Amino acid sequence: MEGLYVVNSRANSSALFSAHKFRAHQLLNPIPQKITYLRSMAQTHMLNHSPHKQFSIKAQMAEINAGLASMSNPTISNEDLLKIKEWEIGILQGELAASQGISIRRRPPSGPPPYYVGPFEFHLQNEGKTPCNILEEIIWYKDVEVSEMKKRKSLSMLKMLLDNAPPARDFVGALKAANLRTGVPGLIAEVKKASPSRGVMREDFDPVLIAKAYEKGGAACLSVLTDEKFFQGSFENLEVIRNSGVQCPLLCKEFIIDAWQIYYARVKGADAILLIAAVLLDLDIKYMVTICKLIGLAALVEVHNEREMDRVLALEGIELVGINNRDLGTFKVDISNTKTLLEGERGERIRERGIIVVGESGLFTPADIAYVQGAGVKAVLVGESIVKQKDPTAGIAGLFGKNIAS
Ligand SMILES: O=C(O)c1ccccc1NCC(=O)[C@H](O)[C@H](O)COP(=O)(O)O
Repeated sequence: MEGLYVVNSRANSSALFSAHKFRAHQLLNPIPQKITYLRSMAQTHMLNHSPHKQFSIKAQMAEINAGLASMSNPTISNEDLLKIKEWEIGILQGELAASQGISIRRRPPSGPPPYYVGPFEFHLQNEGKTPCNILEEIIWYKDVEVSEMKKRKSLSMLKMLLDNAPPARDFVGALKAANLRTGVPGLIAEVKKASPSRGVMREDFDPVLIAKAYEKGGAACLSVLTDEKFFQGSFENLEVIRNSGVQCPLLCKEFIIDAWQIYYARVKGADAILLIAAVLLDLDIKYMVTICKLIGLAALVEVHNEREMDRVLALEGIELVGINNRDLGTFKVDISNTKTLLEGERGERIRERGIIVVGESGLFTPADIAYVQGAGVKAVLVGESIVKQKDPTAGIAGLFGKNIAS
């Protein structure tokens, strides 16, 4: 990478600083195919852009072509060639993300972006290295964490381990059955020790005891936080709950940015995974949902606003959509978000397609549950209000205002 850096050459220096990796396709497709695919995506996108934006895309395509031409240069090492390709893909990924309203950026791999004044290039101290909010901080950290995990266990190793994983259970079916049985939304009860917004919620945290208490209280499914740094969760918690005899299907509550994590979750016993639309491109979601179907996982696709909901509804094969009432950037919780996103035509399309909607975050009382049920949810995802209770089983009855255990 360093060897490619040429001061004042716009193409090469932006190659150095814009090399966000395009992860969703890294695992399964050879790189040249990805470039071809993304080129065609960029060209399609141009049809929908303003003349100014089209000019910017054209300029970037020219940079890509220049980069490709330089690949025949025998003085460039294979490692550098790979980085050029990552840069090319990164440029297009950034364009696509912006065009889809995704504000969460992927971690800049080697420092802040350059600024240009005429032919001169400037670098601002720290600029571009500071995440803009907690979600971006989590994603940048996850990026490094997943790269390290992949070094220890390759995708092909994970694929071999799939055969020995405990069988996947029907997450969506369990939610539907609970909703029919109880007349209230099926409960996904969250095994959550801590969170960035609330700090530690339970000092005496025993994941298996909590999981069993939830199951006894009538939870249809469980959500297990696996992120260590920000939520004090772990994949060990997921595994130990799976092996404890708890029958509820398990959602691996992780920040997924790479298909590798989906295989890892399945190997550790997950029955469902979370895909966050604020982080993932449409293409990533589509691709990851396809992988989930291939290996028997349910995908809970999470949205927070109308734009994300519309993006997700434009995709085929979506069975489960979560509406998060918490803005993951600001932590602001507002349960009316669920109602807003289910109003009018969106609600109709969801009903027509038989999509199960999960109301997520900030649900504390029977009135809250009745409110989101009235808005159209068939399931709820609840953490804080039940995990904080001395007896989480009783906490569930308190949340619903009745006993929902069978
Ligand atoms: O909970 C947070 O502080 C948080 C911060 C950044 C990203 C995600 C975060 N939470 C994930 C969730 O949305 C909740 O764990 C889940 O919906 C349950 O919410 P609650 O019932 O309010 O604990």
